[in-house]
Amino acid sequence: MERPSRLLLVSELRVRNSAYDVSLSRSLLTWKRRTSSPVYHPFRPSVCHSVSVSEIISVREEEEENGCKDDGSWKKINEREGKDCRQAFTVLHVERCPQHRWRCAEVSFTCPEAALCQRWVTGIREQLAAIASRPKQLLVYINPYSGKQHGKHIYEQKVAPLFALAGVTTHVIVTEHANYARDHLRTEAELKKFDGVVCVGGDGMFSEIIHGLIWRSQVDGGVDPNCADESLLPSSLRIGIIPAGSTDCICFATVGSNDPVTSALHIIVGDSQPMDVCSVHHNNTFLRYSVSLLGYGFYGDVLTDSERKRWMGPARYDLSGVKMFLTHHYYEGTVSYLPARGIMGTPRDASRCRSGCVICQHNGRLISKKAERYQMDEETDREGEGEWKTIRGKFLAINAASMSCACPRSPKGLSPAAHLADGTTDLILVRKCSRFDFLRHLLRHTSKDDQFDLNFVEVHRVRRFCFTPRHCQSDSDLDLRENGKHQIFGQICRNHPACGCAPAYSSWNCDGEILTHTAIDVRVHSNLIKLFARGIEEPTVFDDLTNPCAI
Ligand SMILES: Nc1ncnc2c1ncn2[C@@H]1O[C@H](COP(=O)(O)OP(=O)(O)OP(=O)(O)O)[C@@H](O)[C@H]1O
Repeated sequence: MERPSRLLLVSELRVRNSAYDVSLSRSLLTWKRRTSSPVYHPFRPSVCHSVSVSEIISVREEEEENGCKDDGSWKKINEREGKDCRQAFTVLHVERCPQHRWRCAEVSFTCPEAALCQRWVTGIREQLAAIASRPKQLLVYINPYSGKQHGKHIYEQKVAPLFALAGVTTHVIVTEHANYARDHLRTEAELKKFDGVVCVGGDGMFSEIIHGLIWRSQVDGGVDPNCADESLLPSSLRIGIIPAGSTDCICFATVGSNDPVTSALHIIVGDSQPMDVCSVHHNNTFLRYSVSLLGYGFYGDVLTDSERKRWMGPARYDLSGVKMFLTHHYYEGTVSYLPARGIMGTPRDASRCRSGCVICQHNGRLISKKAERYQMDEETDREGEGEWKTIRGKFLAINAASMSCACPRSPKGLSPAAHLADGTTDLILVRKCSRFDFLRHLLRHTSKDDQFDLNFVEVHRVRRFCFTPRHCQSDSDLDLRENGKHQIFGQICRNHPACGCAPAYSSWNCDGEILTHTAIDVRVHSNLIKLFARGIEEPTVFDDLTNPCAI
């Protein structure tokens, strides 16, 4: 909390006809109702309010009709039978609502004279202009076919008016086909003109944006994206997500709600949430980037099956889930992984990744120190990284969760203690077990019980891992054509359960996209991208201490 000496402006102003002591510091705008009686009343409702300057959206002058400006947009203020020629200004600011939602609220202050009103408006605007993290120019991509095809409407009705209020200018592109935004970012987009990229759509659209931006950063920086051992260069542009898809898990995990207005406000105030990205390679050929879930076996099969039922809409995931549970396929293969050493936190502790997460900050620093040492002495770090571990077996599911993967349908997520930016991913291995046991494991994702506390489930926090399916251990170059043959064979068997022949391969579900190879090499790149978000906020008992009126 700042001292009174740091106050920039202090005046007696009126709010809804009551007198308030209003003050502005570099961090807070505070208004406290004047009381006629100095006696303390414990049951009198709170008369002191404050808003963080960083959460002020804009300030607007309000004048009387016969004031100096008459452009029709000025609000008439009728006070004391119109005798007073007072002037007023309105502060638009973030207001917190239940379930992590934000709204734009406003409060109007009436000043005794025009000059004072001007001083306040200028003072607040100067503070807002000094916030360097706020975006001024944004490149916006809208997928008109996301979710219920409301992307354009959501942007125009809910988001664009807020950007206009905050003085954020935009260049809007409505995508014409799949991968339009990715290819535009890779080649054409004049990125230097922008402070960030906004995607209006679902997780698939977000994936397009990160693929375009990360690729562009590597090519501009002379890094070969096909080389699995190269450290990737972070992108300088932050990404904002306006949720408009049928799956908006990334938005939910980084903001705490799937609400376009909340996301727009996080973008306007210039929030920043770093995020790890996994690169997925096959034989030193780049396949895809992943930020949430890489799943082989159960989750791969559910996605493959649901893609054939697209016409059903979101209900296809439930149907395919039930079908794949009953099918109960397991897959043989070898998983090798590099455990994350010396870090804070484990996949089974009670910590949750929240706004300002200390685990992400601690581990992020540790990993960047290691990366610096690696650049100075490659050999030293290779030894320091620790030893690879190898597990062979039959698995119902192999999942790598780079975030909790919580969503409105599964509030706990696949790995509740996974972190957005700690430089690791949680590798979850579900070995072959009975249907009943697998159901117990699945049900624990929605209950209080620990889904990892079962003897056929293990979880490891790792920095890198490789998977090789059994039948391609000697020939790791299983290509798409070959894979396709097995898939077709597998498909015949699935459709004819009587033959009892299980398919040899599943597919990898990479953030909702099916990978073209099963033998993969996955590496976590710590803090590779930044979002216009702040993680999920958790109100604490100490929150009130930031309010000077509470002390
Ligand atoms: N103009 C377009 N026409 C067709 N497809 C597009 C277009 N723009 C983007 N796409 C693709 O649409 C896919 C789905 O988009 P998005 O994730 O925004 O919506 P969604 O409703 O959440 O998707 P899903 O139904 O797959 O969950 C993305 O993979 C993206 O590449």
